[in-house]
Amino acid sequence: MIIAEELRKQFGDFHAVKGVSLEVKPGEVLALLGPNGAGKTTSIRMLAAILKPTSGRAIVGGFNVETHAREVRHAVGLLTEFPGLYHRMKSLDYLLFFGRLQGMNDRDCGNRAVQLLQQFGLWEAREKRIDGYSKGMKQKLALIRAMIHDPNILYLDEPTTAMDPHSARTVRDAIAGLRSAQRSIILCTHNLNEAEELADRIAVVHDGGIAVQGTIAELSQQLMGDPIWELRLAQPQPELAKRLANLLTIEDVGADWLRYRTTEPHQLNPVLIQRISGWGWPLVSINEVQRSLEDVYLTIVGQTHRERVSATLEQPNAAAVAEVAL
Ligand SMILES: Nc1ncnc2c1ncn2[C@@H]1O[C@H](COP(=O)(O)OP(=O)(O)OP(=O)(O)O)[C@@H](O)[C@H]1O
Repeated sequence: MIIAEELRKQFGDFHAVKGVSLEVKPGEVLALLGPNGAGKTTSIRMLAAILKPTSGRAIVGGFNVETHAREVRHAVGLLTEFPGLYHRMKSLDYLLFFGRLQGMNDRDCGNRAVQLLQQFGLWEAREKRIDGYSKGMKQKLALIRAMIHDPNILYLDEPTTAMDPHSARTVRDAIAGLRSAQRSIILCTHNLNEAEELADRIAVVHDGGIAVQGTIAELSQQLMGDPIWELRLAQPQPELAKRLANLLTIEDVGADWLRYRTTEPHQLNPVLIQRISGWGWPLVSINEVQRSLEDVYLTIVGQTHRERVSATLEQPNAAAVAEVAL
């Protein structure tokens, strides 16, 4: 379990993280999304007890990140964007080294290393030195390192960026498996399809804070209004909108289609179908218009960007005022 309350981090005068609060339960994947420099990695580093928060509190695996940093580091598996790999080593020696640091005995660690190297397709490369690995192979080895001690909590920063589609699938399946095994997982990614596939909840980090947090359905409803449905007829019907105006909140209409909003499709759609059939209009389909995580994300980031721009315009700085005065 991961709990963060109002975590903040300042580097000198710069506020990198400005009050992050979140909770991730066992068996849950939280995806942290957000533009470059938003504060995702800094938040993760505080939650992994490798960076001290300036203020706020975090409890990870039952331990406070400030007072029990060692226990937190043991409870956590961390995959960072730039993992420190010991390039002269071979993978098994490397994993044994990290297993020992986590207090594992060599036999258990060796067995687990073999199993993970096989699972991620690195077994054949076990005799190669790490500096002979490709980027994707190095990323897989770094992920295995994060998983070697079978931690209850995993922080995965961009876990599939360098990977070919087959390897990325193996990693996503592994993350889904960890979720089923009741691990708590924070996934930082710019790959929205990946977040959509794996995450139970999404938190969008923007300008050091969490702009919004929730399931994709909740965020979609909150930011983009009630779900939109679309009906399609077999032929154009000029009276389509007029005849249905008293039944539906119409969003948009064409010659043979119409879009409307409803939160109660179970009640509304049967009535709609009955009416249309009663008029003898052949109906092709009624479907909910799918809103992707990309739509939701761009709405959030676009909104916060517009808010920042308008705040700047409302409070022009001295130089801008001087320029206008000239
Ligand atoms: N050690 C540091 N000293 C000073 N500034 C830092 C330090 N670490 C991070 N920052 C700054 O904090 C901000 C947040 O960085 P962070 O790495 O958390 O962003 P991010 O959301 O993970 O970005 P990305 O998506 O590019 O990985 C950035 O402006 C970065 O330059």
